[in-house]
Amino acid sequence: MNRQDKIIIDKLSFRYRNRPILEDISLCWREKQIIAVTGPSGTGKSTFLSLFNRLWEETGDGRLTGSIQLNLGGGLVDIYQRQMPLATLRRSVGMVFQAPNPLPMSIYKNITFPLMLAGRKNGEEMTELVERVLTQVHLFAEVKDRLKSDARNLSGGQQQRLCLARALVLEPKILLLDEPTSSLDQEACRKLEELIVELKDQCTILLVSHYQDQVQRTADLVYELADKRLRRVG
Ligand SMILES: Nc1ncnc2c1ncn2[C@@H]1O[C@H](COP(=O)(O)OP(=O)(O)OP(=O)(O)O)[C@@H](O)[C@H]1O
Repeated sequence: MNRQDKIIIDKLSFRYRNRPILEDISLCWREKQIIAVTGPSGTGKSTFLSLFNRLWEETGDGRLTGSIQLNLGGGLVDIYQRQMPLATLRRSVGMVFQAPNPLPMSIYKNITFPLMLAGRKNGEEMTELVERVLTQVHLFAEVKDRLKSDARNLSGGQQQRLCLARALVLEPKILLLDEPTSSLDQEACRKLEELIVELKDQCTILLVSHYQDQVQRTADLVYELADKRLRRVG
């Protein structure tokens, strides 16, 4: 394995104020696999995910030591180095949350919005990309006649696939999935699981899930987060 094809976590510790959440975690993962994190509620699984796109910096009074190195296209970089632009990081590290969170705009614009933010404005290219990612998440056939309608009118499962498409349109290197199926019914849940497995050809997936059966069906590596440590359990 090439050193560039890895994710390297080195002596990572994290605390909110005086409360340690993660302690001295060192791991090295190959890219393009599904890595699941399970564990009891409140142990820090969502926090762990938020270290990869530095989302915790927006919300909490946290403190991190150690490093996370990712290959964002030009070789391994420490994402906490000072010169790392957050916008670059967040374009390469996509995220889908527990509850679907479509933007209050049309289905089409939900996909093009991140592209516009990234400075891509070519209309024809956009239309092709919209069709491509919606097809990839198996949603295009269901919505192709109403791309201009409000995304919030889609069903929960459709909204979650749309959110996944919105993350995928920027071709992320890493996808963070935080309990992505917990608000879905069984059928929508299985569809999304199949999709997650398909996506590992394209990017590395960090999946937080408390569904043991889901983790068994989808993940290549399984960790349990307990007592501030990640322990490999599968
Ligand atoms: N912004 C924050 N500021 C301070 N403490 C926080 C913040 N976010 C989370 N915490 C605390 O950190 C701990 C870990 O929370 P986190 O949400 O990461 O756990 P989790 O394992 O994902 O939980 P669950 O399975 O219930 O979603 C919790 O005790 C929580 O109260």
